[in-house]
Amino acid sequence: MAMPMPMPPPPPPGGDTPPAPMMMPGMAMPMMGMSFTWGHRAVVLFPRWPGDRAGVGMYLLCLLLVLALAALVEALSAASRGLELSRSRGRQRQLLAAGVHAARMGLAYLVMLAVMSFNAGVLLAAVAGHAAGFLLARSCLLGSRAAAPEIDAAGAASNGSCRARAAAMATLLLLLAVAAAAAWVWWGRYAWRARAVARRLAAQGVRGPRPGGLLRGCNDEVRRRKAEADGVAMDVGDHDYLRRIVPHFVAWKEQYGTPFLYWLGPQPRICVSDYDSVKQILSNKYGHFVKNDAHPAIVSMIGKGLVLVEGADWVRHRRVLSPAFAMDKLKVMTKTMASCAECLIQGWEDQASNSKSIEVEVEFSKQFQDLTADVICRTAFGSSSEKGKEVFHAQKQLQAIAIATVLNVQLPGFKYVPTKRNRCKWMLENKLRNTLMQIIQSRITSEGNGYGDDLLGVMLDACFSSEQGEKRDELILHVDEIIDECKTFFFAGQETTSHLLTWTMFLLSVYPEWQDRLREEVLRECGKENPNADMLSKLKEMTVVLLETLRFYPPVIFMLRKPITDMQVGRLHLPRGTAVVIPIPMLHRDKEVWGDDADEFNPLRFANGVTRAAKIPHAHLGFSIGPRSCIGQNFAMLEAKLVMAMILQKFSFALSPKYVHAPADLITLQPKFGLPILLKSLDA
Ligand code: HEM
Repeated sequence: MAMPMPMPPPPPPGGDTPPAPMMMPGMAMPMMGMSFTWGHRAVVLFPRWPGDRAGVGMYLLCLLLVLALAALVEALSAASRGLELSRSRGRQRQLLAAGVHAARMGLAYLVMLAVMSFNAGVLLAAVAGHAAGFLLARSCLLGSRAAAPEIDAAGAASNGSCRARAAAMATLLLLLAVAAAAAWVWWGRYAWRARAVARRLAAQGVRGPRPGGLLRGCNDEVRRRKAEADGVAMDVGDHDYLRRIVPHFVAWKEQYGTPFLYWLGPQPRICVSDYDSVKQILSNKYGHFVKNDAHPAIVSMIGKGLVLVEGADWVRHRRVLSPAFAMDKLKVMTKTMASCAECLIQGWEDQASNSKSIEVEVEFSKQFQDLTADVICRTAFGSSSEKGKEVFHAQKQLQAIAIATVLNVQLPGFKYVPTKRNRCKWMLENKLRNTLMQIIQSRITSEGNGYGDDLLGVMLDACFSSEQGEKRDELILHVDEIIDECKTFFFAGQETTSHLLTWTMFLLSVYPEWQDRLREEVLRECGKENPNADMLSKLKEMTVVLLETLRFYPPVIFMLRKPITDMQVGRLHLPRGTAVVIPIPMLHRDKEVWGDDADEFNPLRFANGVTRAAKIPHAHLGFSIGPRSCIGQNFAMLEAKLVMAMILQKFSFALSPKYVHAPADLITLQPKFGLPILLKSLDA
């Protein structure tokens, strides 16, 4: 059992929580109060910035900005004074003076608006900025005037503007120095804490590769090993792909045992691959283990929706969204899923009838991505597939950015630097947001009672019914949260299910005897008509094949958590904040749990149910376990069963000779070079 160390446990999800702040739909933050408060949850100058979702780092950046603005007000004030003192009264000089004065007033108003966030830290930053600016700029300028009142007119003019420039320069330098010092202190504290964590773990006998430096960590080794293994073809019958997708993990486990400690830049991570610890971590109901801070590129791609929110927010989101995944709702969706699959299958049939050969080659990986995109679009968002395609296109490009940067060390504030990649990311984020807004807008303006009972309808109801006071606080969602949830569900609902389908097609091609068994079952239970939910529930062999596929090729490769307080996990005292990595494919091949045939494809191990397939009941982690397990698992299984059944009714299939077996870690587990399949119509 997970034992909290020194701190009392936080309230369980759904338990007693502090009273909810006053909220309005469309606002991501509580309404502004009229008395000063402490803490980093403030909204300053810009909507949702730094907001209740950003960390302390962003808040510090915000304070630095306020400090800089206040100091600049003083610098401009000094410059203005310098211009006043100048005896020259040319038109240009007057215009310049007016411009400087306008800029000073603009900045002064900005500082005032920032202080109106009623955050005490912001007030202090503003006062400190004014003081620093005054000290360097104003006092320097006025001091020199007082000391030399006798200087002549021309001298005063040039001296005044010269002093003003010097004062502005000095203020800028001061600000740079403050920024550098803040970054240094922040980074140093971070690194110091990380090393202290590593020392505590080392004292408990946890070993691992040496850290390679703050900015590099062991990235170089990870990158080198991955680059060597990446895309290397394997034998089609060889399913032991761990050395290809996580070569570093396999090597470190062999060298240091489990758990082992490794570094991602300044962050120590502990890789846990024994089931007892994993169960303790994932089943914890009291919120002691939260998701590790996601990489900014991943947040842009999937949004801060249900997958990433924590605490009371997670409880609220999960409560609002769960009804959309009730079995009776899913059953109704089967028809829509079938019509999406029909379009695709019709395309293959046309291709087959136009082809001279009895077989046609189809690249399934891409086709399944389009299909699952269409399904989630139509079932969850009731939206046109055109709009859905735009969303997926933007998410795919963001995914490419995430793949390229996910191993990079995150420097604080770097995501705000306008590099080429960041600008591209911002552009895609905007596009994604605009398209989602259009989808939401068209639902709001569509005629009919209510907003519908699909996922989008449920979310809009939770947003707008609250305006009329019909909702309790724990059932309210805000517009920004709906947009984030749309991103999450567009991605989660499409990417993973398409890989499940792809790997199932692959395995049924490699094991034709299982393909025949499933076809027999489908024809027996459903005949040749489109299966409905009741028919699908009778496909037992199909279920075991899908479960074994998820065990063999789990689309989600890693889960990351961190304890919010010191925790005892197994024999380990995990210090607060240590990132814990759970590698699903490695656990799914554990011979002590799954038996000696863990590396073999054997769907019959699930014949007596998923909890009896291994020596322990919670061994299958494809959809995770515990309170944060997949909300869409029934949706995914229903869709996968339906699509596979419809394909098996019409076609037999085999791997194309062009297929190259190279499972790859591209955020999710995918066949790196796609899945070309030879399809043969059963009626031919
Ligand atoms: C074969 C398909 C799928 C697989 C293998 C899968 C796997 C997973 C896993 C392993 C998690 C836990 C992640 C973690 O804790 O870090 C998860 C969570 C989640 N999945 Fe899925 N998923 C699939 C399909 C879907 C679908 C179709 C949807 C939505 C339509 C969905 C939505 C979600 C959401 C929202 C969460 C977060 C739940 C929470 O934290 O409360 N997934 N999924």
